[in-house]
Amino acid sequence: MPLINVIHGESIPTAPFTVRTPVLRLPIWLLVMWQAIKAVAWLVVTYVRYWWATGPATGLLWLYAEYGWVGPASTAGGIAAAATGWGFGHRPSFLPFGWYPILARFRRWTYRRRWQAAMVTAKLAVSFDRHTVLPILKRVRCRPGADVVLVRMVTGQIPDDFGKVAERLAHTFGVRQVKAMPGPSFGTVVLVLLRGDPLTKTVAPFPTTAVPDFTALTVARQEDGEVFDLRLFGTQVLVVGATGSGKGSVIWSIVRSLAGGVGTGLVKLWGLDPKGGMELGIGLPLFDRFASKDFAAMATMLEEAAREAQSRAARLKGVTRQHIPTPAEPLIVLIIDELANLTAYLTDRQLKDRIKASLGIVLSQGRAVGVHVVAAIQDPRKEVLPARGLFPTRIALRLSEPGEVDMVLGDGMRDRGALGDRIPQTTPGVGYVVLDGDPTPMRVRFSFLTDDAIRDMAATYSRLQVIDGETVEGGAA
Ligand SMILES: Nc1ncnc2c1ncn2[C@@H]1O[C@H](COP(=O)(O)OP(=O)(O)OP(=O)(O)O)[C@@H](O)[C@H]1O
Repeated sequence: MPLINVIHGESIPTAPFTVRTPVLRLPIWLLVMWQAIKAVAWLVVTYVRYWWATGPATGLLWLYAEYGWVGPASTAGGIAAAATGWGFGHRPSFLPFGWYPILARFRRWTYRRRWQAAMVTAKLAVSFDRHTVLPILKRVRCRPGADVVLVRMVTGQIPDDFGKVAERLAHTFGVRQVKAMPGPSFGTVVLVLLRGDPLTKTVAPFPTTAVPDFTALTVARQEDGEVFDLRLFGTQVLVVGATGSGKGSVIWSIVRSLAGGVGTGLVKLWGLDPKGGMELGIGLPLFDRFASKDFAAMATMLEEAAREAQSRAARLKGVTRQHIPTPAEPLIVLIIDELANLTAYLTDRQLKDRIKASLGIVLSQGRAVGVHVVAAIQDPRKEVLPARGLFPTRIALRLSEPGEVDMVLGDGMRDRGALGDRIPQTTPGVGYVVLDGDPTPMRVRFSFLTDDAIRDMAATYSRLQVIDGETVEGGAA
């Protein structure tokens, strides 16, 4: 008979015990023997299943039988000493090959203990045909600050079902946060249970390179301890965050990663700081052009950038799909602090229209021809920034409302763990980004440059030529 109505998952009994009325009258010795066979079978299965515990235990017992207490004690002491030596001597190999596999066994046992209650209370247990079916905990792996749990979902479930109850699961398992992402095969989901937080401390600035890698600019640290590399080629970057969320640190982290190129003339930074130059003014000598007071000069800069993008696009059409910067035709990066001052709060209608039109051209045509925008804004609503959709790369720092997270990062991102509205005010520079090919957002912290560090950098790589439309005497060529 074909297997029909098969529903994958782990069944749990509907009642704590089941009473059956015996139909046959069996002699007591037969029943005792049957129970004894079952007990032996259970012991064998358990012994094999938990080999990692039963194997060493058997070895120690054998040593005790052969040599008395000295045997197991000296073996255990030797192993402990070797492990300690390994741990202190070569931590990078000890953690993944020595410590994490043992920790994973222990964690699997602790998750298993709470699994049934967690699945039922999170409404991930499914009732079907008078059965209750649970997702199956398949495998646990440990890595720095996180446990990665592979789960076989119940038929009909999708990874987003787990993402929606991630916070509930985090409380149940006693971890800081849970992220859910599709597993390696259909029907599986990977839960990442984050424990420690490597982002509580300020991140020091990363080293600059003479030739920046425009496909991977190191600007932040990820919550899994890795560095976060921002891709600038082929994109435009929007940074959204409430006041004091650290938008300045994102801008300066990006500028620092480009500074080597500024020094060699491979990169030209154009600064637009409509808040009067408070933020970008500290690093003034780094900018090739700069405007902070004159909105007409800002409109002119944007129009020039738009013209440059259009002429490069016309010239490179059919030749290449990615412009490669050279000192003769450098990468132009427009750094704009508080973009809303240009797109929403400007009262001069004519200027506003000029800015909107040229910004639209730069955003849509500049990304493949080396004319990029890195813009910061507090309010991500469409009324404030109609061109939001033209920024393929968006960074969400601390936001005022939960609804803003999906506005910035895309639909469903808050459910997948981007809790931008919950970032504490005490951790400026922390935010969420969406990584290439990863459907779940990553929490990161951008490096922090003090005012002195910015001044030092500016003195080292100085380029300034034009301020608010005026050419500066002695500016770099
Ligand atoms: N990455 C960071 N790491 C540690 N501290 C930071 C970081 N970024 C910012 N800060 C601290 O937070 C304060 C506020 O940051 P910042 O001025 O960059 O925020 P902002 O989002 O630009 O605010 P506003 O919109 O008001 O200009 C800074 O003075 C600094 O002390």
